Amino acid sequence: MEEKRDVILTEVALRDGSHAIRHQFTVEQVTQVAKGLDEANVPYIEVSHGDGLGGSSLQYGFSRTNEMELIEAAAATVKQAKISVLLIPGIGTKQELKHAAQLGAKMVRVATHVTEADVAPQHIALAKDLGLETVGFLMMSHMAPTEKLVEQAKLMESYGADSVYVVDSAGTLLPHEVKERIRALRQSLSIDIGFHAHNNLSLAVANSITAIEEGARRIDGSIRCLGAGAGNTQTEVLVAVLDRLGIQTGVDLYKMMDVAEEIVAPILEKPQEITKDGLVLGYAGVYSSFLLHAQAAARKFGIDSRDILVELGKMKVVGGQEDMILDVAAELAKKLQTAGL
Ligand SMILES: C[C@H](O)CC(=O)C(=O)O
Ligand SMILES: [Mn+2]
Repeated sequence: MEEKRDVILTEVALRDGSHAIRHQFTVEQVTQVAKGLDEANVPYIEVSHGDGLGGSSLQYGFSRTNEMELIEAAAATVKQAKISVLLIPGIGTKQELKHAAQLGAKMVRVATHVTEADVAPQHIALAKDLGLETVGFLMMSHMAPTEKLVEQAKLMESYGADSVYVVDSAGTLLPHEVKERIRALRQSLSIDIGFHAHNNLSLAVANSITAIEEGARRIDGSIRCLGAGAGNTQTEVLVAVLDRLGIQTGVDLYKMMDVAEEIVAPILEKPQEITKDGLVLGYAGVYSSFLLHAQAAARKFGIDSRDILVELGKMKVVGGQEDMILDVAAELAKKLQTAGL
Protein backbone atom coordinates (compact mmCIF):
# COMPACT_ATOMS: atom_id res chain seq x y z
CA MET A 1 0.00 0.00 0.00
CA GLU A 2 1.28 3.52 -0.87
CA GLU A 3 2.52 5.46 2.16
CA LYS A 4 0.58 8.64 2.94
CA ARG A 5 2.91 11.59 2.45
CA ASP A 6 1.75 15.15 3.18
CA VAL A 7 5.18 16.43 2.14
CA ILE A 8 7.36 14.76 -0.46
CA LEU A 9 11.06 14.78 0.35
CA THR A 10 13.91 14.72 -2.12
CA GLU A 11 17.19 13.70 -0.55
CA VAL A 12 20.04 15.61 -2.18
CA ALA A 13 23.16 14.49 -0.28
CA LEU A 14 24.30 12.36 -3.21
CA ARG A 15 24.16 15.42 -5.49
CA ASP A 16 24.43 18.67 -3.46
CA GLY A 17 26.75 16.83 -1.03
CA SER A 18 29.09 16.17 -3.92
CA HIS A 19 30.21 19.83 -3.63
CA ALA A 20 31.15 19.32 0.02
CA ILE A 21 33.45 16.37 -0.72
CA ARG A 22 34.92 17.78 -3.92
CA HIS A 23 32.94 15.35 -6.08
CA GLN A 24 34.77 12.33 -4.68
CA PHE A 25 31.84 9.89 -4.25
CA THR A 26 32.60 6.24 -4.96
CA VAL A 27 30.18 3.62 -6.27
CA GLU A 28 30.35 1.85 -2.92
CA GLN A 29 29.43 5.00 -0.95
CA VAL A 30 26.55 5.85 -3.27
CA THR A 31 25.25 2.28 -3.15
CA GLN A 32 25.34 2.18 0.65
CA VAL A 33 23.71 5.59 1.09
CA ALA A 34 21.04 4.89 -1.55
CA LYS A 35 20.26 1.53 0.08
CA GLY A 36 19.91 3.13 3.52
CA LEU A 37 17.71 5.97 2.24
CA ASP A 38 15.56 3.55 0.27
CA GLU A 39 15.06 1.35 3.34
CA ALA A 40 14.13 4.46 5.31
CA ASN A 41 11.40 5.00 2.69
CA VAL A 42 12.76 8.27 1.26
CA PRO A 43 10.75 8.78 -1.96
CA TYR A 44 13.33 10.58 -4.15
CA ILE A 45 17.13 10.40 -4.10
CA GLU A 46 19.12 12.77 -6.29
CA VAL A 47 22.40 11.53 -7.76
CA SER A 48 24.62 13.61 -10.07
CA HIS A 49 27.77 15.71 -10.02
CA GLY A 50 27.18 18.65 -7.64
CA ASP A 51 26.66 20.97 -10.61
CA GLY A 52 24.40 18.46 -12.30
CA LEU A 53 24.87 16.17 -15.28
CA GLY A 54 28.05 16.99 -17.17
CA GLY A 55 29.42 19.06 -14.29
CA SER A 56 32.69 17.12 -14.06
CA SER A 57 35.15 19.64 -15.53
CA LEU A 58 38.04 21.94 -14.72
CA GLN A 59 35.56 24.78 -14.08
CA TYR A 60 33.42 22.92 -11.54
CA GLY A 61 35.74 20.16 -10.32
CA PHE A 62 36.36 16.72 -11.75
CA SER A 63 34.39 13.77 -10.37
CA ARG A 64 36.30 10.83 -8.97
CA THR A 65 33.73 8.46 -10.48
CA ASN A 66 31.76 8.98 -13.67
CA GLU A 67 28.30 10.13 -12.50
CA MET A 68 26.62 7.67 -14.88
CA GLU A 69 28.19 4.83 -12.88
CA LEU A 70 26.84 6.42 -9.68
CA ILE A 71 23.34 6.85 -11.17
CA GLU A 72 23.37 3.27 -12.46
CA ALA A 73 24.47 1.91 -9.07
CA ALA A 74 21.83 3.90 -7.17
CA ALA A 75 19.06 2.92 -9.61
CA ALA A 76 20.02 -0.74 -9.36
CA THR A 77 19.99 -0.57 -5.55
CA VAL A 78 16.70 1.10 -4.72
CA LYS A 79 13.46 -0.84 -4.39
CA GLN A 80 10.90 1.90 -3.78
CA ALA A 81 12.74 5.23 -4.13
CA LYS A 82 12.99 7.06 -7.44
CA ILE A 83 16.34 8.34 -8.61
CA SER A 84 16.48 11.98 -9.63
CA VAL A 85 19.16 13.85 -11.56
CA LEU A 86 19.90 17.55 -11.81
CA LEU A 87 20.53 19.22 -15.14
CA ILE A 88 21.63 22.79 -15.80
CA PRO A 89 21.08 23.50 -19.51
CA GLY A 90 24.44 24.49 -20.95
CA ILE A 91 26.37 22.31 -18.53
CA GLY A 92 24.40 19.10 -19.03
CA THR A 93 23.32 18.05 -22.51
CA LYS A 94 20.30 16.24 -23.88
CA GLN A 95 22.57 13.25 -24.50
CA GLU A 96 23.44 13.00 -20.83
CA LEU A 97 19.77 13.25 -19.85
CA LYS A 98 18.88 10.40 -22.22
CA HIS A 99 21.72 8.32 -20.80
CA ALA A 100 20.62 8.95 -17.21
CA ALA A 101 17.04 7.94 -18.11
CA GLN A 102 18.31 4.73 -19.73
CA LEU A 103 20.18 3.94 -16.53
CA GLY A 104 17.02 4.27 -14.46
CA ALA A 105 16.59 7.95 -13.48
CA LYS A 106 12.88 8.73 -13.04
CA MET A 107 12.96 12.46 -12.33
CA VAL A 108 15.01 15.41 -13.57
CA ARG A 109 15.28 18.85 -12.07
CA VAL A 110 16.04 21.35 -14.78
CA ALA A 111 17.91 24.12 -12.99
CA THR A 112 18.36 27.67 -14.21
CA HIS A 113 19.34 30.95 -12.65
CA VAL A 114 16.17 32.56 -11.24
CA THR A 115 15.88 35.03 -14.13
CA GLU A 116 16.74 32.55 -16.90
CA ALA A 117 13.93 30.01 -17.05
CA ASP A 118 13.76 30.61 -20.80
CA VAL A 119 16.83 28.41 -21.35
CA ALA A 120 14.87 25.38 -20.08
CA PRO A 121 12.02 24.57 -22.55
CA GLN A 122 13.95 22.14 -24.75
CA HIS A 123 15.28 20.15 -21.82
CA ILE A 124 11.89 20.07 -20.14
CA ALA A 125 10.27 18.90 -23.39
CA LEU A 126 12.85 16.15 -23.78
CA ALA A 127 12.40 15.07 -20.17
CA LYS A 128 8.65 14.76 -20.70
CA ASP A 129 9.21 12.76 -23.91
CA LEU A 130 11.46 10.43 -21.94
CA GLY A 131 8.63 9.94 -19.44
CA LEU A 132 10.53 11.62 -16.60
CA GLU A 133 8.89 13.56 -13.82
CA THR A 134 10.13 17.07 -14.49
CA VAL A 135 10.86 19.84 -12.04
CA GLY A 136 11.80 23.47 -12.69
CA PHE A 137 14.51 24.52 -10.23
CA LEU A 138 14.98 28.30 -9.93
CA MET A 139 18.41 28.82 -8.40
CA MET A 140 19.52 31.89 -6.42
CA SER A 141 15.86 32.79 -5.87
CA HIS A 142 16.85 35.61 -3.50
CA MET A 143 18.26 37.58 -6.45
CA ALA A 144 14.89 38.33 -8.02
CA PRO A 145 11.92 40.21 -6.64
CA THR A 146 8.86 38.05 -6.01
CA GLU A 147 7.02 39.24 -9.15
CA LYS A 148 9.98 38.17 -11.30
CA LEU A 149 10.17 34.80 -9.54
CA VAL A 150 6.46 34.25 -10.23
CA GLU A 151 6.95 35.18 -13.90
CA GLN A 152 9.84 32.72 -14.24
CA ALA A 153 7.99 29.95 -12.40
CA LYS A 154 5.02 30.42 -14.72
CA LEU A 155 7.38 29.97 -17.67
CA MET A 156 8.56 26.66 -16.16
CA GLU A 157 4.91 25.63 -15.76
CA SER A 158 4.12 26.62 -19.36
CA TYR A 159 7.04 24.47 -20.62
CA GLY A 160 5.47 21.43 -18.92
CA ALA A 161 7.21 21.24 -15.53
CA ASP A 162 5.26 19.13 -13.03
CA SER A 163 6.46 21.26 -10.14
CA VAL A 164 8.69 24.25 -9.54
CA TYR A 165 11.16 24.98 -6.77
CA VAL A 166 12.25 28.10 -4.96
CA VAL A 167 15.96 27.42 -4.51
CA ASP A 168 17.78 29.32 -1.78
CA SER A 169 21.20 28.49 -3.22
CA ALA A 170 22.98 30.98 -0.97
CA GLY A 171 21.12 30.04 2.21
CA THR A 172 20.35 33.71 2.62
CA LEU A 173 16.55 33.96 2.60
CA LEU A 174 14.88 34.99 5.86
CA PRO A 175 11.62 33.33 6.94
CA HIS A 176 9.41 36.26 5.86
CA GLU A 177 11.09 36.25 2.44
CA VAL A 178 10.38 32.54 2.00
CA LYS A 179 6.81 33.12 3.10
CA GLU A 180 6.23 35.88 0.55
CA ARG A 181 7.75 33.88 -2.31
CA ILE A 182 5.95 30.58 -1.67
CA ARG A 183 2.64 32.36 -1.02
CA ALA A 184 2.89 34.26 -4.32
CA LEU A 185 3.74 31.11 -6.27
CA ARG A 186 0.93 29.17 -4.60
CA GLN A 187 -1.52 31.90 -5.66
CA SER A 188 -0.30 32.03 -9.27
CA LEU A 189 0.52 28.42 -10.25
CA SER A 190 -1.46 25.20 -10.49
CA ILE A 191 1.52 22.85 -10.13
CA ASP A 192 3.24 21.78 -6.90
CA ILE A 193 5.72 24.18 -5.30
CA GLY A 194 8.98 23.02 -3.75
CA PHE A 195 11.66 24.58 -1.57
CA HIS A 196 15.41 23.87 -1.40
CA ALA A 197 17.35 25.46 1.44
CA HIS A 198 20.96 25.87 2.55
CA ASN A 199 21.71 26.16 6.24
CA ASN A 200 24.29 28.97 6.12
CA LEU A 201 22.25 31.18 8.48
CA SER A 202 20.96 28.22 10.48
CA LEU A 203 17.49 28.81 9.02
CA ALA A 204 17.07 25.79 6.76
CA VAL A 205 14.62 23.83 8.93
CA ALA A 206 12.68 26.97 9.94
CA ASN A 207 12.47 28.17 6.34
CA SER A 208 11.38 24.72 5.15
CA ILE A 209 8.59 24.70 7.75
CA THR A 210 7.55 28.20 6.64
CA ALA A 211 7.47 26.99 3.04
CA ILE A 212 5.27 24.04 4.02
CA GLU A 213 2.94 26.31 6.00
CA GLU A 214 2.54 28.42 2.85
CA GLY A 215 1.66 25.38 0.74
CA ALA A 216 4.95 23.97 -0.54
CA ARG A 217 4.53 20.21 -0.96
CA ARG A 218 8.02 19.26 -1.99
CA ILE A 219 11.03 19.84 0.21
CA ASP A 220 14.71 19.01 -0.22
CA GLY A 221 16.98 17.80 2.53
CA SER A 222 20.46 16.42 2.89
CA ILE A 223 21.11 13.74 5.45
CA ARG A 224 23.69 14.80 8.07
CA CYS A 225 23.60 18.18 6.28
CA LEU A 226 25.81 16.77 3.51
CA GLY A 227 25.39 19.61 1.02
CA ALA A 228 27.21 22.66 -0.29
CA GLY A 229 28.12 25.45 2.15
CA ALA A 230 26.74 24.59 5.57
CA GLY A 231 24.61 21.91 3.92
CA ASN A 232 20.88 21.84 3.25
CA THR A 233 17.90 21.25 5.51
CA GLN A 234 19.14 18.29 7.55
CA THR A 235 16.72 15.60 6.41
CA GLU A 236 16.50 13.53 9.59
CA VAL A 237 15.95 16.69 11.66
CA LEU A 238 13.20 17.85 9.31
CA VAL A 239 11.55 14.43 9.47
CA ALA A 240 11.53 14.62 13.29
CA VAL A 241 10.14 18.17 13.34
CA LEU A 242 7.46 17.37 10.77
CA ASP A 243 6.49 14.27 12.73
CA ARG A 244 6.01 16.41 15.82
CA LEU A 245 3.87 18.78 13.76
CA GLY A 246 1.71 15.87 12.61
CA ILE A 247 2.89 16.25 9.00
CA GLN A 248 3.58 12.90 7.40
CA THR A 249 6.61 12.28 5.21
CA GLY A 250 6.39 8.49 5.22
CA VAL A 251 10.09 8.42 6.14
CA ASP A 252 11.33 6.21 8.99
CA LEU A 253 13.04 8.55 11.47
CA TYR A 254 15.14 5.98 13.32
CA LYS A 255 16.41 4.44 10.09
CA MET A 256 17.37 7.93 8.85
CA MET A 257 19.24 8.61 12.07
CA ASP A 258 21.13 5.33 11.70
CA VAL A 259 22.04 6.01 8.05
CA ALA A 260 23.21 9.50 9.03
CA GLU A 261 25.36 8.26 11.86
CA GLU A 262 26.73 5.01 10.49
CA ILE A 263 26.97 5.55 6.72
CA VAL A 264 27.03 9.27 5.94
CA ALA A 265 29.09 10.69 8.83
CA PRO A 266 32.17 8.62 7.88
CA ILE A 267 31.99 10.02 4.31
CA LEU A 268 32.31 13.62 5.51
CA GLU A 269 35.81 15.07 5.33
CA LYS A 270 34.91 17.03 8.47
CA PRO A 271 31.65 17.37 10.41
CA GLN A 272 29.18 19.74 8.76
CA GLU A 273 28.92 22.91 10.80
CA ILE A 274 28.38 26.60 10.17
CA THR A 275 31.96 27.79 9.78
CA LYS A 276 32.87 31.46 9.33
CA ASP A 277 32.96 31.00 5.56
CA GLY A 278 29.63 29.17 5.54
CA LEU A 279 28.08 31.99 7.52
CA VAL A 280 29.47 34.58 5.09
CA LEU A 281 27.80 32.74 2.17
CA GLY A 282 24.42 33.33 3.78
CA TYR A 283 25.28 36.80 5.01
CA ALA A 284 26.55 38.02 1.63
CA GLY A 285 24.13 36.00 -0.55
CA VAL A 286 26.74 33.90 -2.33
CA TYR A 287 26.13 30.59 -4.15
CA SER A 288 26.90 27.85 -1.61
CA SER A 289 28.94 25.75 -4.02
CA PHE A 290 31.51 28.57 -4.26
CA LEU A 291 32.73 27.73 -0.75
CA LEU A 292 35.56 25.30 -1.48
CA HIS A 293 36.58 27.18 -4.63
CA ALA A 294 36.91 30.42 -2.62
CA GLN A 295 38.88 28.66 0.11
CA ALA A 296 41.28 27.22 -2.48
CA ALA A 297 41.70 30.68 -4.05
CA ALA A 298 42.33 32.22 -0.61
CA ARG A 299 45.10 29.69 0.05
CA LYS A 300 46.62 30.33 -3.37
CA PHE A 301 46.75 34.12 -2.92
CA GLY A 302 47.29 34.19 0.85
CA ILE A 303 44.15 36.21 1.60
CA ASP A 304 41.03 35.85 3.77
CA SER A 305 38.38 33.69 2.05
CA ARG A 306 35.67 35.86 3.63
CA ASP A 307 36.91 38.88 1.66
CA ILE A 308 36.61 36.92 -1.57
CA LEU A 309 33.08 35.78 -0.72
CA VAL A 310 31.92 39.26 0.28
CA GLU A 311 33.30 40.69 -2.97
CA LEU A 312 31.56 37.95 -5.00
CA GLY A 313 28.33 38.83 -3.19
CA LYS A 314 28.73 42.53 -4.05
CA MET A 315 29.37 41.64 -7.68
CA LYS A 316 26.24 39.44 -7.72
CA VAL A 317 28.18 36.59 -9.26
CA VAL A 318 25.99 33.58 -10.08
CA GLY A 319 26.41 29.85 -10.74
CA GLY A 320 28.47 29.25 -13.87
CA GLN A 321 30.82 32.12 -13.07
CA GLU A 322 33.19 30.01 -10.93
CA ASP A 323 36.14 31.32 -12.98
CA MET A 324 35.48 34.75 -11.44
CA ILE A 325 36.55 33.45 -8.03
CA LEU A 326 40.21 33.32 -8.99
CA ASP A 327 39.96 36.71 -10.74
CA VAL A 328 38.47 38.29 -7.62
CA ALA A 329 41.12 36.69 -5.38
CA ALA A 330 43.95 37.87 -7.63
CA GLU A 331 42.52 41.40 -7.72
CA LEU A 332 42.12 41.54 -3.92
CA ALA A 333 45.65 40.23 -3.38
CA LYS A 334 47.01 42.93 -5.75
CA LYS A 335 45.10 45.65 -3.90
CA LEU A 336 46.42 44.44 -0.53
CA GLN A 337 49.96 44.32 -1.86
CA THR A 338 49.69 47.84 -3.29
CA ALA A 339 48.35 49.07 0.06
CA GLY A 340 51.31 47.37 1.77
CA LEU A 341 49.04 45.07 3.82
C1 LIG B 1 24.11 23.47 -9.03
C2 LIG B 1 23.64 23.89 -7.66
O1 LIG B 1 24.44 23.32 -6.67
C3 LIG B 1 22.16 23.58 -7.51
C4 LIG B 1 21.71 23.79 -6.10
O2 LIG B 1 21.59 22.85 -5.33
C5 LIG B 1 21.52 25.15 -5.60
O3 LIG B 1 21.50 26.11 -6.40
O4 LIG B 1 21.38 25.29 -4.38
MN1 LIG C 1 21.79 23.41 -3.27
